[in-house]
Amino acid sequence: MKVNDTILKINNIEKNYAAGEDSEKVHVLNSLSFSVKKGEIVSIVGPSGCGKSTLLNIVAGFEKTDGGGVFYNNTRVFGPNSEIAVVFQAPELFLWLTVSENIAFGLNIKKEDKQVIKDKVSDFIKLVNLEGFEKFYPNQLSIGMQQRVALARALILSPNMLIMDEPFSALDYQTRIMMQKLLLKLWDKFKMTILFVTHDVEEAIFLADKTIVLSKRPAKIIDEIIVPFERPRQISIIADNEFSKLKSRVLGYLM
Ligand SMILES: Nc1ncnc2c1ncn2[C@@H]1O[C@H](COP(=O)(O)OP(=O)(O)OP(=O)(O)O)[C@@H](O)[C@H]1O
Repeated sequence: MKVNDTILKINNIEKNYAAGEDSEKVHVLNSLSFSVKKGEIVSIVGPSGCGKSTLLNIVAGFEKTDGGGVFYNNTRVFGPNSEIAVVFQAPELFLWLTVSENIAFGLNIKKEDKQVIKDKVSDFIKLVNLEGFEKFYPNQLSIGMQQRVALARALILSPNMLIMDEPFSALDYQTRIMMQKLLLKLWDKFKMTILFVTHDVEEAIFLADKTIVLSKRPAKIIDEIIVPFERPRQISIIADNEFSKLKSRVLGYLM
């Protein structure tokens, strides 16, 4: 597959939920279509409850559609795929495992060679700046550090695609900026495709090549914005005039 080839195609997907016994169905996704290129970073914003997490869960293969389809590398998605990793808002680490053991988890399941695992874990600990914390347990770490463990645990398996559902929303402003910079550093190294949901419009634009704006439920796409800034990006671009215009454009839909 060439760089810039389409890796993900969302084709007219529909999703309804039964709100409860005998009650009417809730129409969540309304004929949603878009595509993501290999190595692209795509952000999704939209009003609370419009169906963003539902969309990510469908792409990750955790939920089924009621119409249309999701195609990953031209193959219909019917369930989870080991090439797609998911990072949630809460780091969801294994509380009884240390930082190193959490990061090694997937490689241990795959029964990789012990020395390979040790070396890879050591590399990833360095990449996410957690040297010195190898033997700590999750509850001895800040949420930002836990999220770095979650990122390392996901990326050590070399996924082609990373799906992130509001990954930094529980963090304070400074930590969030630090995590955004870390994510871009990791993307620069691995060039994985990233699809992420955020409520933070600045984050949506700063990180992404393309920002998709969803309407209120049932969600349909109301804008697809190509973010023109070159990479590597510095956080100072948020003061740029062009950046402010894009931010106003997105906020205009959400306010
Ligand atoms: N498993 C489920 N069963 C029934 N309804 C559900 C289920 N999951 C989500 N919903 C409903 O679907 C709608 C969309 O939910 P979803 O979590 O996808 O929205 P969201 O855009 O991610 O919200 P937020 O921005 O607040 O996180 C909501 O009305 C929610 O109540």
